[in-house]
Amino acid sequence: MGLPSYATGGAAGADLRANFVDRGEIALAPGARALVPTGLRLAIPEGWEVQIRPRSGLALKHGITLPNSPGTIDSDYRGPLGVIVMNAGSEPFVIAHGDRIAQMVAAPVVQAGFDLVETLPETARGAGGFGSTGVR
Ligand SMILES: O=c1ccn([C@H]2C[C@H](O)[C@@H](COP(=O)(O)OP(=O)(O)OP(=O)(O)O)O2)c(=O)[nH]1
Repeated sequence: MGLPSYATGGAAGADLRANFVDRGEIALAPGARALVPTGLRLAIPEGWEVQIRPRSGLALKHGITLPNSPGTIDSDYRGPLGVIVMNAGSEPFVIAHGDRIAQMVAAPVVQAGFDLVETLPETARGAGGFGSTGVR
């Protein structure tokens, strides 16, 4: 198999394919994780990042998720992209060379500085979080 192809046109995300032609398959037992190579390296312009996200079909049908989602690819990173996959399903899942396992999107990054202070301006929400507004 040659170079993988990527989604273009109207798609927000470009699909990432497993790329390990010499390694056979990656078998993921339920609950197991693996780093899946893509063979891709990127030169991302400063002020941008690339995010690696799960594919919803794999998540729904097989429980395949990315435990670090969204994976962050820093603009100064020049190594090969890897996808950390996890089998949150109840059946073993096999990844073969060329399979579309994730997707990536580019996003602008606001480079903010953080100041350490003793007090914060008040808001109506305050410290309420983690479901404080209920479900219904
Ligand atoms: O899903 C991912 C996440 C990260 N990376 C690569 C690109 C990224 O720029 C680098 C570092 O990622 P991150 O900052 O999330 O990892 P860390 O654990 O904080 O490591 P480091 O100390 O190298 O920053 O690893 C991937 O290939 N795939």
